[in-house]
Amino acid sequence: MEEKQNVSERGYIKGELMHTIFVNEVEHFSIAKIKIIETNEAIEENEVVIKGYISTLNPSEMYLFYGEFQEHKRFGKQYQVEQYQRFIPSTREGLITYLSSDLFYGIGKKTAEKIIDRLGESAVSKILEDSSVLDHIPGLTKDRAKQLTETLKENQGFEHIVIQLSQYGIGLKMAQKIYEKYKEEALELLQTNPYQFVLDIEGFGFQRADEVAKRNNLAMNHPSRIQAACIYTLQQSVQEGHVFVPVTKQVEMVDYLINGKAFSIFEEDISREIDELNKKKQVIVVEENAYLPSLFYAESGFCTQIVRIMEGQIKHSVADAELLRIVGDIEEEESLSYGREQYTAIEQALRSKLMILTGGPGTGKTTVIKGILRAFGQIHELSLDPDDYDNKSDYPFVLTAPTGRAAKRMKESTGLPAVTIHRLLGWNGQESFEMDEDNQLGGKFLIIDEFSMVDIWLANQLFKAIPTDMQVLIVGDEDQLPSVGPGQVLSDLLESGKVPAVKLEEVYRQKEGSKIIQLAHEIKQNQCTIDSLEKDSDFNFIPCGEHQVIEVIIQIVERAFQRGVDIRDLQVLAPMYRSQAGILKINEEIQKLVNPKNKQKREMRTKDFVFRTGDKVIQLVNQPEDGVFNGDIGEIVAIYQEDEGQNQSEQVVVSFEDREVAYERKNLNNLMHAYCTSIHKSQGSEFPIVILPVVAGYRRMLRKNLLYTAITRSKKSLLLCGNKQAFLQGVREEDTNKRYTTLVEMLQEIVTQSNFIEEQEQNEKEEISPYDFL
Ligand SMILES: Nc1ncnc2c1ncn2[C@@H]1O[C@H](COP(=O)(O)OP(=O)(O)OP(=O)(O)O)[C@@H](O)[C@H]1O
Repeated sequence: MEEKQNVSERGYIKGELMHTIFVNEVEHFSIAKIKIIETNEAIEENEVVIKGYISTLNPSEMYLFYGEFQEHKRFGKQYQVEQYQRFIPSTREGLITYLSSDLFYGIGKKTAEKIIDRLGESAVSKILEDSSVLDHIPGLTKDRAKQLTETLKENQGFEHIVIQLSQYGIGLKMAQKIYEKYKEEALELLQTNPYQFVLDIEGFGFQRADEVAKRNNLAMNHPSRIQAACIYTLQQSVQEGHVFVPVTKQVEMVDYLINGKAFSIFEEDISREIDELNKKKQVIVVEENAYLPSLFYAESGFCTQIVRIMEGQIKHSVADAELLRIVGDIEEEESLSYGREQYTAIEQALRSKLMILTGGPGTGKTTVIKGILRAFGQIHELSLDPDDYDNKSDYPFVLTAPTGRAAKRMKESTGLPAVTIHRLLGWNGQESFEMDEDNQLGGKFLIIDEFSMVDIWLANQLFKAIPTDMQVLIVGDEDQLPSVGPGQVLSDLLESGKVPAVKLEEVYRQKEGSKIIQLAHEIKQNQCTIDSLEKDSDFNFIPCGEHQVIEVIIQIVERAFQRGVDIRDLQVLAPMYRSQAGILKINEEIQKLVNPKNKQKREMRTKDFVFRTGDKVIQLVNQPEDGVFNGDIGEIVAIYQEDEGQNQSEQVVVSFEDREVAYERKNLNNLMHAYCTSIHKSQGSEFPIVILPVVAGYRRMLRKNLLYTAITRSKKSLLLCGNKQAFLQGVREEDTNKRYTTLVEMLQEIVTQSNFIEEQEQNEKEEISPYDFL
């Protein structure tokens, strides 16, 4: 270990991170400013800008960078890093940092100091030789000592691999992932086929594999390289939301990715490798479209499930007159009169095995859902009250939504139980679900809200688990952003025209004087003008320059705060994380205002954030074992610092809607501050007050569906700030990046129109409906 750390004759800079200037996390490319501690390069300054394929650098650690200076036309002198590694210490200080790092659970700085005081600088080898040397170290319990020894032993193999991988510029985090997957075989694979990492290890980019392959003199036209490029380009397309890629386009993408000056790989070579992958079923090619297998099976499977459910019979169909009476009674009890399209929605939902209800905000989707539930209950003589059922599993109404907050809203608006789709399906946190075709859901009527957020994988999983005799209502707003995952299931179902659908267009809430809703509908109908941005009781657009926008946000938050607004009711939304007015910067500033540093408050620092008790935070990934999901917002209610001697590890405790979750330090990257969140993460949630900065710097993100989603998150008050022209330009910008999916064609090929749709079309032609008799 020591040898490898010695600084050789090669040009090097030993230094610490001052700040990161740019980072591409996928490709591990970074530009950063470094404080120089030691160097043999000709440089007089104490700091330098470095760039290269570098993983995230940790500010508390020292690194050795090998490379050479380059003169950049605009940015001047920069150090192009060819290779780098963490400087694993042999000094007392360095060893203390190492032993108290995240690698060793529960060892804090004080304990590490005591260990080194007792055992000296060869502490590690002494412990490995005989762990009893740790006995009687003050503050180190037996359990901790045992854990430390075990981790050191485990890390023997790991450390060796980390050092080898660092020769290729592979950072600790990535090395950890690689080690977990391949253990001792990692190095051999690295030398013989680094492209396997591209396929197996999330975030290991193709260029990085190329760098490794070049250094090991591997052939650039090797089939495993071309095949990895084929799968890699498909994976990249999936991240952009595509379900497949046309083979011709895939060949182009692969060609672009793999061809260099010194060698040429022909299109025929790429096509041949796609065929090979197809034979091995690692890629599925159907009609010149290339799919990753899981997506091909999800899309075709979902289509089959739709047909199965639509072909099921409705047990108890209701006569027109009976329906009119039932709906009339509900109207009387609710003191409202359903609009024509609302009535059609209720009627069709009750008569269809599967129906889609779509419409913008305030068009009465919730009102209609409530009407459908009550009417269904009456027709089938089923109580809506869960307490009337001895067994929970006998309850016939199943309400679900893709996010926790959307499910909660559903529960509040209907007064009935509602759960997330993941919980409904009994997701175990890996890839498997308890409910599937062999173990289907119980219940008679299923309502799925916020369906625009459901990707093709989840749609397939959910529909597999729906019994054929269950009636299903899909609810969603097609103008919102599509799902984060692949597919555009809601808009494809609508476009296919094969599933009965009712679109609500008349706005009811607007009648109560909501400018927010009016603006939403103007955006939807492409009628938004500068006049649409005039101030109103629930709306304002504060014009300001990009450099002032954070200041304006802070002023608004400060004023709201002074007026006693709860920070949980106020949400800043922005489209980008890293920019002058990006989410990270906004969060930092709001935290300073509403939850500043204070001796009374405990803190925990991570590489990116300072978490403090009282902070509003957002969960960034699904963590089903703890019942928290991507997008859930909570508050830090306690921070436990390491309390040596009492077996208390460092923990941050977050209180979410209905539970508290404790995060150990290693899981803290599942959280970030939530004073400002991304518009994408806000899907499915609503907030009383929304502040939305819109500046020219966000330009490449500003699209109609993004801005529409953002403004429809606000319920009572919407405050925009920034550049009105950038907003108007953005709402005119349709999202032209249409996703490649085959659902529409598949549905059109295999779904035969149900009698009901034909009947409905007939009715529409004659322009009569039962409602006309009311
Ligand atoms: N037919 C009606 N007559 C009178 N008021 C109605 C009618 N339909 C809906 N409303 C009222 O309009 C408002 C919006 O309705 P609702 O909440 O059902 O719409 P929504 O589409 O679910 O809206 P959002 O998506 O914004 O939650 C509510 O106050 C509701 O009571």
